[in-house]
Amino acid sequence: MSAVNPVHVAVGVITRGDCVLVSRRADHQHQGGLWEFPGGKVEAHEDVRTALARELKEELNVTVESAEPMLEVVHDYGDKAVRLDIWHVAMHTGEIRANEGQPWQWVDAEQLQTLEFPAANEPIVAATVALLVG
Ligand SMILES: Nc1nc2c([nH]c(=O)n2[C@@H]2O[C@H](COP(=O)(O)OP(=O)(O)OP(=O)(O)O)[C@@H](O)[C@H]2O)c(=O)[nH]1
Repeated sequence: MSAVNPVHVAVGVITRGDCVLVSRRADHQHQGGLWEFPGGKVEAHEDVRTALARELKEELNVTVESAEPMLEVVHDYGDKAVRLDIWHVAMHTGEIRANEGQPWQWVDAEQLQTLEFPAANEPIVAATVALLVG
C-alpha cells in the first residue's frame, strides 16, 4: 500500500484547562486497543471542519464551539496510509457520552506521555504537550 492515496481523517485535540480528551480504539479497529484523539474519516462531500464536528458529535456528543487547524500528519502504516488533519478544539459544549462504548478520559501533559498511541500520533502528542504546558 502506498501513501499516494491516504485516507483523509479529521482529528480533534479537545482541551479543557490543562487537560486533553483521549479515547481508546476498539480492539477490532485499525490500530485497535491504542489511545487516540477522537475523529474519523472525512466523507467525499464534506469539508474537514464539518467532518470534525460530525464525528465528535457522533462519537462523544461533543458540540464543537471553536476549532483551529493545528497540524497535519501523513503516515503510511503499510496496510493503510492516513492523512490526519488535526484541529485544536478549544471550546466545546455538550455532556460527554461515549456513544460507541469506547473508554475515554481527560489527561494532563504528563499522563498523556505515558499512553500508547498509533505511530502516526507521535508529532500530535508532542504538539499537544506543548499546547498544554505552554
Ligand atoms: N480518529 C483517529 N484516527 C487515527 C488517529 N491516529 C491514527 O493513526 N488514526 C488512523 O486514522 C484512521 C481513522 O479512521 P476511523 O477511526 O474512521 O477508522 P476506523 O478504524 O473506524 O475505520 P473503518 O470505518 O474502516 O472501520 C484509522 O486508520 C486510524 O488508525 C487518531 O489519533 N485519531
